[in-house]
Amino acid sequence: MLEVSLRHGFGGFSLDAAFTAAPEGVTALFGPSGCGKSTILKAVAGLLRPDEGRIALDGEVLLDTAQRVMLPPERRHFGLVFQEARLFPHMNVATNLRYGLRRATSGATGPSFDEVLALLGIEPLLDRRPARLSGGERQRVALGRALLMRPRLLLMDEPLAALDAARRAEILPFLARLRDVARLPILYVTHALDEVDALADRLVLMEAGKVLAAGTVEELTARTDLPLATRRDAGVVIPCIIASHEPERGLTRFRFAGGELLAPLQTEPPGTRLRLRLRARDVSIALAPPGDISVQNVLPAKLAAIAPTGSPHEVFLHLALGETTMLARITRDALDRLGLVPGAEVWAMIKSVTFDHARGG
Ligand SMILES: Nc1ncnc2c1ncn2[C@@H]1O[C@H](COP(=O)(O)OP(=O)(O)OP(=O)(O)O)[C@@H](O)[C@H]1O
Repeated sequence: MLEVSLRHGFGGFSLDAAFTAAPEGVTALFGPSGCGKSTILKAVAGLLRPDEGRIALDGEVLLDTAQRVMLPPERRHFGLVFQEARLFPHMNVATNLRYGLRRATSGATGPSFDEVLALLGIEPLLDRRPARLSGGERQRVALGRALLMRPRLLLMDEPLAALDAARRAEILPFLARLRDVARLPILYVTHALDEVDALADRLVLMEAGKVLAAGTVEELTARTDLPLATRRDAGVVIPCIIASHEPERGLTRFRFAGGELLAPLQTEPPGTRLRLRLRARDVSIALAPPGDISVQNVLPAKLAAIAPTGSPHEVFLHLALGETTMLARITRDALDRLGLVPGAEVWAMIKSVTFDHARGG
C-alpha cells in the first residue's frame, strides 16, 4: 500500500493532502486544473521536496521530513509516464525499450520484453524513430519503457492529455490491459472523467490543494455532496458482468448486484466484466411498471433518500436496487406530483447506459 501525507506551499497555493493507494490497480487523482495533482505526483516521484510530509510504500519510508529522510528518485524504483512521451529521439523504439530493461530494478519480476510488446501492440514499431510515430504510438512505447524498468509503482501524469479524441480512444484499452496485467499500484493524474470511468479503481478527489473525498469509484460516484454530482454526466458507475447476448434483438444482457440490464449488443464474450455509467439524468421514475414504452430497462427500486442538486427545481433520488445505489435526477415538480418520500417502492426507468473498457475477465 502507498501512504501519502503532504504539506507544501508555493506563494499563493497551499497543498495539504493525505490518502492511500491500494497495492494493485489504479488510484486516480482527479480534480480541476491547479488543484495540486501534479505537485503530489512530483513529491511521490521524489522530484519535489515538500515542506512537510511522509510517503511510504509497503511500509518502507521513502520520505519523512520529520526524520530528514528523502530517498532520491532513482532509489524509489518508480516508473513515470508524462503527457509527452519523452523518448530518446535518436534511438529507435527497440533501443528506447531496451533502455528501460537495462534500468530494471534488480531482482524485480515483471512482464518480459516480448510480453510488453504484445501487451501494448508495439512489435510493428520496433525499427522506427519516435519522430515517425503517432502521439498514441509514442505513449504506448513510453508505457512499455516504464513497465520494462520493473517499477514498484507507476506514476502517470495526464498521459492522454496531449492526444486527440481518436488517439485517446485507441490507447485507453491498452492502459486498461496494462492495469490488469502489471499487478502494480498505479497513481494516475487526470481531469478527464472518461479516463476515471475506464481505468480507476479508486478515486482521490481534489480541490484547491485539499482532498475532498477518497474511495472506490463506485462509492464516490453514488454521492451527491461532491462536485462530481454537479456535472452533466453525473451518475453512478457500477460493476457488472456480461450474462448473455441476444444477437437477434441486437442486445446484450448484463448482470449487476441489483438486477439485470439490457444494452446494445457488445462484442466481448459472456463472463466479461465491465463497468457501466448510469447517468442520473437518464433515470426516470414511475410508481407502477409502465407498459408500452420504448425504454428497455425498468427495474424495481426503493427510494432511499432525496438530496439537493444545487438547482432549486431539481432533486437527486438515491435509489436502492439490491446492494446497488443508483441516482436519478428529476424535477421537484415530478417529486411532488408522484408524492415521493423516502421508503417508497418505485420503478426506475433507465434510458441509456455507457460503458468503459473490459476489466480483465
Ligand atoms: N514550481 C512551482 N512554483 C510555483 N508555483 C507552482 C509550482 N508548481 C506548481 N505551482 C502552483 O501550484 C498549484 C498546483 O499546481 P499543480 O501543477 O500541482 O496542479 P494540477 O492539479 O496538477 O493542475 P493541472 O491539471 O493544470 O496540471 C498551481 O496554482 C500552480 O500554479
